[in-house]
Amino acid sequence: MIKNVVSLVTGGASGLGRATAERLARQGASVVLADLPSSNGSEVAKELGDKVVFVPVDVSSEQDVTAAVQTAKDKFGRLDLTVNCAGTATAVKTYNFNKNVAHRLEDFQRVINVNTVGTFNVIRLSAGLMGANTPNQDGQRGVIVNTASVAAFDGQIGQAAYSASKAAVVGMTLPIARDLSTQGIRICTIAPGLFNTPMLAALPEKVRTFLAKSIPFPQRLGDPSEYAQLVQAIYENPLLNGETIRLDGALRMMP
Ligand SMILES: NC(=O)C1=CN([C@@H]2O[C@H](COP(=O)(O)OP(=O)(O)OC[C@H]3O[C@@H](n4cnc5c(N)ncnc54)[C@H](O)[C@@H]3O)[C@@H](O)[C@H]2O)C=CC1
Ligand SMILES: C[C@H](CCC(=O)O)[C@H]1CC[C@H]2[C@@H]3C(=O)C[C@@H]4C[C@H](O)CC[C@]4(C)[C@H]3CC[C@]12C
Repeated sequence: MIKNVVSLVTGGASGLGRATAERLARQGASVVLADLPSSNGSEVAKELGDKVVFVPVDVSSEQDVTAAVQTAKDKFGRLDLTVNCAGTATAVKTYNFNKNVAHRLEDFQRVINVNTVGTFNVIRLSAGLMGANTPNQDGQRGVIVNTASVAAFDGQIGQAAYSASKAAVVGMTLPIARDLSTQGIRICTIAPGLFNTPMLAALPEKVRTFLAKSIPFPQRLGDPSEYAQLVQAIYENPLLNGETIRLDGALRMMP
């Protein structure tokens, strides 16, 4: 069912987005791979074949995302699937009482701007092009998959900005499913636990091993291909809509 699908994957140059672009391309889908101009998206797109095209995009920019959606239309004629993986994180306490400094407002705003505003920006502009599709026999015109985090539910110390940004993605999922239902566009959110990606590689090996051991089963970091597998399952199951799915091996993060 993925063959011939036209997709847009944000954050496609790395980690979960890259694994998704890889899986889609391997099965014959066309992919607009959107990532920051500073990313290695261009090299990744070349590696994945001639049905993958890189567009330099900051997801929080209306102009950039409009260009990415337009590329899907110009190069591939339509848009069937959008996967929002672009994201950023910060680890800062609300107030550092040792140094007497408050969390910088700019840091909080930056994380919200990329993770929440950026995700919504991509959804709203993708929906416009998907709405022009000819519906399938079920009336479906397109599917959108977002990426939240288990931090939306079990945010840890230092994650006020990140958790708030991801909880907002969870919160927008149902109302958007309702908004877009008239056009037959479905939307779901995946809330990943701990995945072995460059974002997590920033942590020392000892910490990653410790984190992996805190997962009930399986006691290991998720492989990005397992995230991509769920994206495909969401695309292929017409009844999945308006829902957030935890993909975390039953992990509940401690404070
Ligand atoms: N790795 C993990 O364990 C978890 C990851 N997540 C979420 O999954 C998503 C993907 O994360 P990873 O693949 O692990 O991270 P990653 O750091 O490997 O990839 C993120 C990609 O997003 C891109 N990006 C960042 N800001 C952007 C912007 N403004 N516009 C366009 N692209 C931008 C980066 O250039 C990068 O290629 C993120 O939203 C992250 O918050 C959630 C829970 C756990
Ligand atoms: C290693 C990063 C800190 C580098 C720095 O000092 O700036 C971490 C900053 C944010 C972390 C992520 C985060 O808070 C969101 C997820 C929360 C989950 O509970 C764990 C995985 C996270 C992706 C986590 C990974 C480490 C950081 C990127």
